[in-house]
Amino acid sequence: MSSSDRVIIFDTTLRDGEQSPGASMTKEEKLRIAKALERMRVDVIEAGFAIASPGDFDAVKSIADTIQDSTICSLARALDADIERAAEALAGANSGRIHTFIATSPIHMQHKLRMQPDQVVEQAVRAIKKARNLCADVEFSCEDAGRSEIDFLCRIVEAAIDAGARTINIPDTVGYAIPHEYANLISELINRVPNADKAIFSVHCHNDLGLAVANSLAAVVAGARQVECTINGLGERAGNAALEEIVMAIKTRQDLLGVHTNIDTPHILSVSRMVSGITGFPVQPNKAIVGANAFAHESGIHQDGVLKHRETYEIMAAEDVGWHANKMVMGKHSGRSAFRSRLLELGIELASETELNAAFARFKDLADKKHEIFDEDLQALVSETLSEETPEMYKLVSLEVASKTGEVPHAHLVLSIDGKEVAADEQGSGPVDAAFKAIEKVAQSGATLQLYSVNAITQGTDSQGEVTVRLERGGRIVNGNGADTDIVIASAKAYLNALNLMQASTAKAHPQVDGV
Ligand SMILES: CC(=O)SCCNC(=O)CCNC(=O)[C@H](O)C(C)(C)COP(=O)(O)OP(=O)(O)OC[C@H]1O[C@@H](n2cnc3c(N)ncnc32)[C@H](O)[C@@H]1OP(=O)(O)O
Ligand SMILES: CC(C)C(=O)C(=O)O
Ligand SMILES: [Mg+2]
Repeated sequence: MSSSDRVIIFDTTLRDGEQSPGASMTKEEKLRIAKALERMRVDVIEAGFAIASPGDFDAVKSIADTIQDSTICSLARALDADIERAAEALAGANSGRIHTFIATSPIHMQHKLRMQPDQVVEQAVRAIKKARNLCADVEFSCEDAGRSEIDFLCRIVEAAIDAGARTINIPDTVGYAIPHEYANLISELINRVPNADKAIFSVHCHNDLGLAVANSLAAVVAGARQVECTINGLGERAGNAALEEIVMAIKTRQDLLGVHTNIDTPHILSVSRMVSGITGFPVQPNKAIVGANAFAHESGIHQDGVLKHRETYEIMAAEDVGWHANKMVMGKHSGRSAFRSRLLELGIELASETELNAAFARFKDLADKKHEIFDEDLQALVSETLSEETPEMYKLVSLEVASKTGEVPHAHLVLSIDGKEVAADEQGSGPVDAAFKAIEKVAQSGATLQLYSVNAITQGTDSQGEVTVRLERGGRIVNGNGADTDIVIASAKAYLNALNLMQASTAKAHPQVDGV
């Protein structure tokens, strides 16, 4: 591909991104992000607005002094003081750019700048010439271009190029444009401005209508060759076009768009996480490319399809943007294919289809109670299935516990012992103690409790509790396990599992430790 097919990626996370209320970053944090952007091969990093504050000046300066491979840019109003401050901050840059701007829409010129259009053109030209005297690389933006009149835009863009701007940015500052309208604006400018071939046309879209990425891509089709964007779509109000979405759309739909970028895409996820961590702006799970669910599949039909041929439900490879692999989320919509495949990955091979079906049925029961089933849940669940081979003399029919501040906990339990149902009530120092006493009241095993341990198998309050109960009788020790989202039930299951193991081993006159 020729260089005219390359789209320059201009990242403004550190300038427009930082304009998100609450996203201010320290100099050190900005420098960390700039280094990550450089590693990802971002072409231009807008490091800040040097005149905004001494801190912003220092940040732009330290990034300009450090980064070697990306062009470092500072924003400046069309004012001498802003341009001088930007040039000062960029003095140490290997490749620096001054980005100067002035608003061109009637509403901004009249109400904000309080200037006539002729004055705006004159001020823009003056600023660009001043910037060109201090820096070879000058970008000019027509702020609020999306709401500007086309004839006036053509006039100011031509004057800006004549004055020495080599990048002309046409921002949709307030996110008002619709893709085909914005594409027409870009192609009309490229066709009508006589010296358009001396500049690269750039776009900078805001997401007020959720169209920032769509508008940017439409502009690329119309001939724009620089896209201004931010990591995670951070930015003023609803944000800017998300870098990761622009880059991956260009890469994935190269067949249609016919352009490419220089971005080393496997860095995308780590940079996204870094920006989210530093700003404290979380990434929503369903966010394209970098959201936790972007490459996750929970539905059985999708999981089955992906396991057979990844492209059935994936248009990009997870690894291409930095994920280790796609993720099969085990949950209530999952099917046997994904269940079997995940067990095999965990090194668990069930002996028969019957065992698999039994484990799968338990899995579906658990999935109805719990949003996501983790690997540890599966391991516990399968070990329950396997230990089902132990003949079960004692079975839990029901358990009810009452626990209230200032009252003694109470358990009402119904057990099936060799098929016969027996009920018992007991009190205890806690609900688990009451449940164990109720079990012993009917089982009368004579065993003593040697160990009781509870583990939350996974994180979250909806996690399964896995309980181990160790019982000893006549020198024989058994470990019973039970898992449930209710830890009192898990405890009773573990106690009964231990009793059943004890019973089975007594029957075989087995002298050793049984159980897991
Ligand atoms: C679309 C964008 O994202 S533009 C960038 C927005 N980012 C920021 O504003 C963040 C950094 N800004 C700041 O720190 C401050 O606003 C500063 C330091 C730049 C200026 O602060 P102040 O001098 O106190 O001015 P204040 O912010 O109140 O008003 C802006 C002034 O700049 C003028 N102005 C706005 N844009 C431009 C421009 N491109 N060129 C020249 N003047 C401009 C306004 O008309 C206004 O002038 P006035 O005070 O004579 O009415
Ligand atoms: C300064 C310019 C490029 C801007 O951020 C905008 O118009 O949104
Ligand atoms: Mg902006």
